[in-house]
Amino acid sequence: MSPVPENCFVPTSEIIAVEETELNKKQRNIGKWQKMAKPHAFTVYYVKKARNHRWRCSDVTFWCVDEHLCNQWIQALKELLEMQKSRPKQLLVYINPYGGKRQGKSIYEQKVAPLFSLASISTDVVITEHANHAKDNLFEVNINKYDGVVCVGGDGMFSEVMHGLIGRMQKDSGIDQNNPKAPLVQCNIRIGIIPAGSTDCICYSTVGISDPVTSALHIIVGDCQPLDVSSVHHNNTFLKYSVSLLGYGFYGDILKDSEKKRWMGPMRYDYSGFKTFLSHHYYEGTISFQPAKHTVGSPRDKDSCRTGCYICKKSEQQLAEQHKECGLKHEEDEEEWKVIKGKFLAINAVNMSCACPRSPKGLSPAAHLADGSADLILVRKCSRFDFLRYLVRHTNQDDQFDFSFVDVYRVKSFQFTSKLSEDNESNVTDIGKKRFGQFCRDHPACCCNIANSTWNCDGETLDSSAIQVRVHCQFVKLFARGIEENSKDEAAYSQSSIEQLL
Ligand SMILES: Nc1ncnc2c1ncn2[C@@H]1O[C@H](COP(=O)(O)OP(=O)(O)OP(=O)(O)O)[C@@H](O)[C@H]1O
Ligand SMILES: CCCCCCCCCCCCC/C=C/[C@@H](O)[C@H](CO)NC(=O)CCCCC
Ligand SMILES: [Ca+2]
Repeated sequence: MSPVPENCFVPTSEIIAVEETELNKKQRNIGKWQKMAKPHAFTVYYVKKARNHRWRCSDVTFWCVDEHLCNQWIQALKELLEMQKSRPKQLLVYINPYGGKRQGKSIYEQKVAPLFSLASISTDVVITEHANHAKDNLFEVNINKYDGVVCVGGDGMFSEVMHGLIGRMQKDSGIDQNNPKAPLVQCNIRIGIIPAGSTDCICYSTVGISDPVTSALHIIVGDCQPLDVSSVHHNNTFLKYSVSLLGYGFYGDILKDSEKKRWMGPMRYDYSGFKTFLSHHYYEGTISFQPAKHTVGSPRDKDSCRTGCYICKKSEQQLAEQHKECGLKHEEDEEEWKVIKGKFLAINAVNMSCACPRSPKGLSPAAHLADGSADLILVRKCSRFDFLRYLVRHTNQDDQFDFSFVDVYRVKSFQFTSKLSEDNESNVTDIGKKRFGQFCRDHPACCCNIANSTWNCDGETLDSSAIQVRVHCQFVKLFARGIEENSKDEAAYSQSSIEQLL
C-alpha cells in the first residue's frame, strides 16, 4: 500500500478504478488501525501526473471500522465512474510485434493490459502477422461493437489503423476516396496509440511524451483530441492520408534510404539522416497553395497548441460558418492560389508540430493539432553549413524559420509538381500545366541535375511526386487531450475532487 499523502486532490475524471481491499495481517498492525477489531478498506486508483507530461497509476487506500460505510463509499465512487460516459468499455487492439525495437507485444502485455483490466475495459487483441493486416481487418470487423481502436506500434501502425477506419467509413457511406473533392464522412471512433515505434511523433505531439503507460491512462479516462488529416491525391487517384509529415526532398530521401535498413531498428533514421545530409540533394519544382485564412494563428507564433486550444476551437467554428455560407458552391476552388517555384532541399507540410524525442519542439513548433491547416515549410537550396544550422535549431530554443532560405506558410491545401515531371509532360493537372508553362519559359536552360525525390507521408513513401493535398479539419479523433500547459499544478487543484467528497 502506498503511503497516504497529506492532501490528495483527484478529479473524478482521473480516477482509474475503485476496489475493495483485503487487508493482510501486517497491514492491520500498522499505526492506529491496529486498535480496530476488523478494519475495512477500499483503494482508489488514480492518475498521478509527474514531470514532462508523464502519467502514472497511483493508489490511495481508505480504512474504516464500519463495513457498511465502507461499502457505501465503494458504491458511490463506482457510480461516479459509471457516469464518465466518454470512457471506453470495449476496445479493439492491434499490436505490431515488429515495430520500433520489437517490444510491442511485451509493452502491451506488461504495461497496458493490466491497466485496462484494472479499469474493467474488455479487449479483443490482434497481433498483426503482416503489413496491412490491421487495415484490412478493419474493413471486416463489426466496428460498432467497439468504443475505440488501439494500435501498439509506431506512426506507421497508426497510419494503418487510421486508413482502415477512414476507408471503412467511406466504403460504408458509398463515398469514392479517389475523388479529391468528395465530402468525406468523419470518423468518430477514437484511436489510441500505445507508442512502440521508431519515431512515435503522433503520440509525442498529442500527449507530450512517448510513454506507453501515459497513453494507456489517456485511453482509460476517455480523453478525446480531434486531429486534422490531409488527403493526398495524384490527379484523380487517392494515394494516402497524412496526419504528421508530408516531406519531399530531405525527409523523403531519408525514408527511402532507411527502408533498406529496417533491420537497424530506430537507428536507421540516424544513419540515413547523416547520409542524406551529406548528399545535399536539392529538387526543382513548383508548389501552389491556398493560404489558411480561416485561422487566426500563424506558424511564427510564440505560443504552441495546448489542451483546449483556443485557436483550434475558433478555426473549427470559422470553417463551419464558411461551409454553411458556401453551401455546395465549392467556392474554395476559386480562392487565391499562391505559386512558388524554385530549388528546394526540403518541402515539409505538417499538420501538427511533429515533435518527437529527436526534436521536442518539432518541425513547426506552433502548428495546431485541429485548426484545419497545415504548415508548409520550404527550405530552399543553401549551403551544407546553413542547412546544418537549420537542422540544429530543431533541437534548441532558436527559431528554425529565421533564415533567408526558409519560408513557412499556413495553408489549407497545396499542390506540388516536380520540374522533371513537367518536362516529361506527364501527370500534370491543368492548373499545373498553366503554372509550369510560365516556369519553363522563365528557365529555358534549367541546371537542375537531379531526379525526383520521394514524398514521405507519415513515414511511408508515395509512388507519385506530383500530388494534390487538402486538409480536413478535425477528421479523426484520438484518445488524448493535447499537450497540457502545466500538468503537475493542474492535477493538484480541482473542484470535483474526491477529497471534497470525503
Ligand atoms: N506483423 C507485421 N509484419 C511486418 N510489418 C508489419 C506488421 N504489422 C505492421 N506492419 C507494418 O510495419 C510498419 C511500421 O510499423 P510501426 O510504425 O509500428 O514501426 P516503426 O516503423 O518502427 O515506427 P515509426 O513508424 O514510428 O517509424 C507499418 O507501416 C505496418 O504497416
Ligand atoms: C545535428 C543534429 C540535427 C538533428 C536534426 C533533428 C531534426 C529531427 C526532426 C524530426 C522530424 C520528425 C518528423 C516525423 C516524421 C514521421 O511522420 C515519420 C514516421 O514516423 N518519421 C520519419 O519519417 C523519420 C524521420 C526521421 C528524421 C530524423
Ligand atoms: Ca493543423
